[in-house]
Amino acid sequence: MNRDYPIVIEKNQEELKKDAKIRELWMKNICDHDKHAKFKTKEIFDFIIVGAGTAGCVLARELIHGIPNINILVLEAGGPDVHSNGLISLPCTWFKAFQLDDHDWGYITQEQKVRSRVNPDKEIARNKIPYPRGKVWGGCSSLNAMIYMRGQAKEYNDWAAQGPEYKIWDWDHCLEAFKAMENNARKNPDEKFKQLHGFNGLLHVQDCHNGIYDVMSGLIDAAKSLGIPSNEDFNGERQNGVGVFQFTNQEGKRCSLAESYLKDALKKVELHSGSGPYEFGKVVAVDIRSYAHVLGIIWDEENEKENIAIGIRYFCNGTVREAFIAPKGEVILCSGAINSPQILMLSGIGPKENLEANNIKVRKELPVGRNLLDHPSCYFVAKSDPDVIHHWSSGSEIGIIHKANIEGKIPSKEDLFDKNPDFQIIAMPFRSDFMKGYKTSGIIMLPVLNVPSSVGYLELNSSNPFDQPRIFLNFFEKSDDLYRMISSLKLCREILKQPPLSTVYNVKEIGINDEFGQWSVNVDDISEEDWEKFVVERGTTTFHPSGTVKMAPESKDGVVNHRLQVYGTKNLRIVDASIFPYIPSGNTNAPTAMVAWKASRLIIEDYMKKN
Ligand SMILES: Cc1cc2nc3c(=O)[nH]c(=O)nc-3n(C[C@H](O)[C@H](O)[C@H](O)COP(=O)(O)OP(=O)(O)OC[C@H]3O[C@@H](n4cnc5c(N)ncnc54)[C@H](O)[C@@H]3O)c2cc1C
Repeated sequence: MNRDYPIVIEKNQEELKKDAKIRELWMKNICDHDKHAKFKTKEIFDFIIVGAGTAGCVLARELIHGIPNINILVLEAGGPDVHSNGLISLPCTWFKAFQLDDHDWGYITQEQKVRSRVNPDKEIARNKIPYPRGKVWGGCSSLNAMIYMRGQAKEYNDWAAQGPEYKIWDWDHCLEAFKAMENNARKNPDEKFKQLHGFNGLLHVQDCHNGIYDVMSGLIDAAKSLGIPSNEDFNGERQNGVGVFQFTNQEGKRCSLAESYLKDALKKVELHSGSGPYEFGKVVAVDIRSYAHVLGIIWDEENEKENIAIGIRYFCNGTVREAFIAPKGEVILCSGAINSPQILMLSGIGPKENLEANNIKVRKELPVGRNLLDHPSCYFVAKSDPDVIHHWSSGSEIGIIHKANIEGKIPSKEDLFDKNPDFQIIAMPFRSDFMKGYKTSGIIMLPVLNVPSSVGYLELNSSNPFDQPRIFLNFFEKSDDLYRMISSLKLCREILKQPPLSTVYNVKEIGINDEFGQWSVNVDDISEEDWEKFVVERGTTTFHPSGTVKMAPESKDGVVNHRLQVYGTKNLRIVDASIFPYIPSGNTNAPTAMVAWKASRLIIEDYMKKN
């Protein structure tokens, strides 16, 4: 059956006018209501967490269970994760989940130009690309591809090498956190696996629930025939090799951080009665407010020079509201790598030039929004014939992790055995009718540059908190990134030509569909110049933005210190993927959750000291 129905239906002028009229009536009602409301309650919480994404969910749960008698306000711009027709909870529909308009911030990156190495006089243009970010309970963990990966020990040791006080971020400390959070369902794990994994945490991790497709087993055999070693655990002692991913799934369903940590946090509710006859009691609980868009930080204006955060201003149900922190409390931004820097800049913390250009008073000049790190990727499809893909499994099934060649050649045997790989190839079966515009079934090969050297940035476009910041990814700006990507794509092409893919599954044409669904580029025999064009034009994101509020000494372009406190401010921390000083060489959900788990210990320690 041909299910070629339109995904987007354009509203006509008449409908838009009707919408505007209804909005007007709603606004009028709210304004009238506000005019008559003489009183407002001053809401006070011990902690205010901005964002119920990966980090916010973990932090809320760990704090409410870690400190007695506190209350926490979580402000989330999106809604609960249940209004998605099952698309969030089913792993096989993740490709649809991140295209749910209601649950996505809808960011678009800026255009860019990359200089050719073959022809240095020439620049290749990169178009704007969509940059999805979760706007829902669980944040991106509710929309992601669920691959469970932590990166390599070396990267965390680099975080720790920034100074003696950064030791708390070395691999041994981070591993302790990863294990504490993890509940791994691997059947019959060996001793090594047991040493490196956790089995009692809240974050469920499992092997592919329904096994993998035969054609994907064929892919593993083809990779091995080229000398790529096998790997049973990408979070084991070595990361390189070919194998099947583990996923943040519980019995075949998505295990987001909302599902695991936030929902556990919401279970804790205690009522402490007040001491005086007319005093209210204190509710000890996590109060999560959905559709609450944070506008900025409220500062203590009486001590202007000290930059003391005392609360948050947010927009909810048509009105601007305020919430404040108790004397020992803190404001914690967990709004992700795009929005945490945006909120900081809107509140006067950021690069002077960009803030002044947008008429924002500079409270503290810091390189907020710089150091935008991500894992660039690029993909092609191998047509398989006969059609061996009948339904969808978990999506991204197979990983091939290797070191790429800096000159763009197919990696050598030594590269494939190198213990410091820099590429992750994600391979998945693909069925034509799953995505609009695709008319090919087969295998998608998506090489991901795990250790990029190009760095991007973001800046405010205006002082309007509902406006998108301008995002410059700078992918492939450094030519070694471009050529390592070409090297990995060539390796993919080589693997696809091996038996049993070439024989049993008849994999032949390798290329891509154009925007109209027609088979366009065939990458079988293309020049270096065409490879450059292919990668720059088709290159995309793996959805791992991070680093924009860098944890580093202030003299080394840091925005937060080793305890994640913003330099030159009080009562303010950032806890999410934006604090990564260097991006881990793997998917970023587990590392972000780990950062939040460790941050909770630091916050608890500081809170107790204030006694
Ligand atoms: C499509 C996709 C696929 C991915 N695949 C994988 C994968 O397979 N494996 C993996 O490990 N990682 C994957 N990732 C990346 C991973 O999920 C993220 O790195 C991680 O979830 C980031 O967590 P965070 O807490 O930093 O931010 P987020 O999870 O984005 O949380 C930020 C939260 O803050 C809220 N917020 C932001 N601004 C405001 C505001 N002004 N007011 C109120 N609330 C606000 C947001 O709505 C959001 O809920 C993927 C991501 C995407 C988008």
